[in-house]
Amino acid sequence: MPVAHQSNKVILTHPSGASAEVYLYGATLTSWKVANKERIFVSEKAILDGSKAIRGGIPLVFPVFGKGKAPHVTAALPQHGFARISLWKLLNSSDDANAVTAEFGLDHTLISEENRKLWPFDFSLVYTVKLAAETIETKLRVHNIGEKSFDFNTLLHTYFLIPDASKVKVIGLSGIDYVDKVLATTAHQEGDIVIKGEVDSVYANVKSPDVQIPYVAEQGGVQLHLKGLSDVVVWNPWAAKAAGMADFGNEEYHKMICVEAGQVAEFIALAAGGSWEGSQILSLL
Ligand SMILES: O=P(O)(O)OC[C@H]1O[C@H](O)[C@H](O)[C@@H](O)[C@@H]1O
Repeated sequence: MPVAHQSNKVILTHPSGASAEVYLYGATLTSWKVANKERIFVSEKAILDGSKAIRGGIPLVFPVFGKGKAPHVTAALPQHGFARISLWKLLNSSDDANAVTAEFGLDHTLISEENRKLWPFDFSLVYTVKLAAETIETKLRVHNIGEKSFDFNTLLHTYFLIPDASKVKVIGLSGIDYVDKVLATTAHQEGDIVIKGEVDSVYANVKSPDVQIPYVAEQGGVQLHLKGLSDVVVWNPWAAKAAGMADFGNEEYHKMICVEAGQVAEFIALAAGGSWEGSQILSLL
């Protein structure tokens, strides 16, 4: 079965041996295996029962990045919005000679009463996960099916499983101004990013659609290709922040880096009847 629907998750299997797993809770992709190796980090302490956003994988940030700010309508929403804490539906699945695809849906009728009150817009999200032999594409489509315009941020908050955070590089963001959320300043990126401690940086309007994460000390790495997305967030909580998170193992920060593609620097305004889409394609270096 290229796409197997279990009670709480969907497993995609490609004839090449590649596979992926997506929880209906948050439509959170929690595994992408290619060349017999897991590429996605999920904390050993992640809560997978649908009571909290999954710590790892690709949580979907929508319709606000972080905490919204008053007087914006998103101000009272939970951190990173409600998409990652809502139960999505499997809409359909298919496969052809190249890829195995599953489509997930969330709309205003499926979110909690509380979030519906906080964000009173009629919307429909379609999230497509397309697994090929050596790549995986995750695409979000946002439809405004109501009569009022709405603003949104979104982010494919990808946690990569890596050999050692202090040895990888993040390449492709040189020459871009960024917001350093750790130091609460803005700065200019010169050269490749190396991780030496806590990092939480928002790069707006990236110049190249490709961001590479080579493992440096060993062969290999991963690459993101952005389509219709212009911002990238780089995050590693490092030791102290990790210790403060109940759903993150104390030593796990060494093995992960979040490189997150989306639209977060500015809200996107989607007019009534309008649609928007953005995606990322992950591949190996
Ligand atoms: O703990 P969470 O709500 O999942 O957020 C995890 C992280 O997400 C993004 O990367 C933000 O830039 C960080 O500031 C935040 O800490």
